[in-house]
Amino acid sequence: MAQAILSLNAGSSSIKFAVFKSEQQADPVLSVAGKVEGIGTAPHLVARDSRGAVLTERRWDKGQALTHEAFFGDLLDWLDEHLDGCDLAGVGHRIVHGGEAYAAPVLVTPETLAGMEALTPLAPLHQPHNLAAIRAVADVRPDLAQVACFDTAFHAGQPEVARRFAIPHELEDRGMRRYGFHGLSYEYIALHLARIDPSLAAGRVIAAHLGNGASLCAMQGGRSVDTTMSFTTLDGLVMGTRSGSIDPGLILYLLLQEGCTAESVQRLLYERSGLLGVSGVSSDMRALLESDDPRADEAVELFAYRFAREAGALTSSLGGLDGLVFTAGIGENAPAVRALACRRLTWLGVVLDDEANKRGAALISAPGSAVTVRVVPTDEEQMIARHTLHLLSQRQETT
Ligand SMILES: Nc1ncnc2c1ncn2[C@@H]1O[C@H](COP(=O)(O)OP(=O)(O)O)[C@@H](O)[C@H]1O
Ligand SMILES: CC(=O)OP(=O)(O)O
Ligand SMILES: [Mg+2]
Repeated sequence: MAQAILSLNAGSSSIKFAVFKSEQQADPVLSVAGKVEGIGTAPHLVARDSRGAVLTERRWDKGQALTHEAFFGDLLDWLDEHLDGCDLAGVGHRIVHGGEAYAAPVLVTPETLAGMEALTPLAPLHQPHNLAAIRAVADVRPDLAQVACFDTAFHAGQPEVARRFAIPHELEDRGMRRYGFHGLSYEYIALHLARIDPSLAAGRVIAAHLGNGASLCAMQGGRSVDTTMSFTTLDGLVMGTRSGSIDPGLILYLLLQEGCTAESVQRLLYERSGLLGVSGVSSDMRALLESDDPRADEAVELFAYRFAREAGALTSSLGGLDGLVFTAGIGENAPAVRALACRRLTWLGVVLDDEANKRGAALISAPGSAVTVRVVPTDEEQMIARHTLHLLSQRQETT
């Protein structure tokens, strides 16, 4: 009988889910995909079948609480009716931080859950929601196998020099090092690129995951060699509400001279900075592109400037650049931002085909461009399903 896997990508205000079916050893095939947005405000759920047709849609009234527990209970009941007799073999989760302990997916047990819990301070916007999803599923279906897939894992093989901060060794021995995130997305991009453009995949590529969180990953032959996020999801690019790289001296100044509390600095850097902080308008790129407020333009310019600056740094880590791949909400859907970002990389030989870029084609560089530029829609849920199936099948073999 075909097996089904539920992939969960639980964020602060949204939960993405997808069900994949798998026949023996074959790649998992999407069966249902959905998203709940506005948890905590006015929740809205849409689920579609593999062809994009709406299967169910539901809105909750403003103020009508939708807890993770209630949502997952309802979701699993609803899925039972939509699995066409398939057996739900397990649930796979995107867990943002795996720290030093988890460089590969693991089965959720009380011990591994406690290990993930300990990493919450390093990903305060994500880890609590990721773990709430695990607990909610365990409450309603305690016998269902759950697998944790880590955003940090893809970067675990980076050269040592890319993983170090210039701080004393004893701090590094306590786990204070560069980890990197968006790894499930980058792993998907690397595998997809190997299928559609193997010679490019074998070369030096920067993948740009530009969503609400944003980062770049330098890949050589499909492996991560450097990335812009590091110990936490704050480092690197300008993001929706996160600052990206800033001088650590600024944090000391806020704490020591301005009398700010550590908690208020944490809120400032994670929730009140980035596109939202600079524009004063929104954290949402679409809203900024539509706005005629000059500060919205300033935020978009800064986003593109810092993109190019970090891309220059990663080009140095790679010793040159053959390809650039855009992905995630902004990377896949905002040609104006791709154009601004690429214009700043003209010195590297990046030349866009403007018409292909506007159209959102898969290949958007001009024929003479020294760097091949592509747009690849990411699929973190597919990657979660593959890892989950793999781990569960290994487990079956050993029992
Ligand atoms: N058509 C579009 N034009 C510009 N920006 C877009 C468009 N569609 C989505 N985005 C932007 O993508 C970002 C969200 O990306 P997404 O990858 O969905 O985020 P996350 O998964 O991290 O919540 C938002 O800034 C949103 O405005
Ligand atoms: C790691 C991270 O920043 O994730 P997201 O883009 O989903 O916020
Ligand atoms: Mg995301």
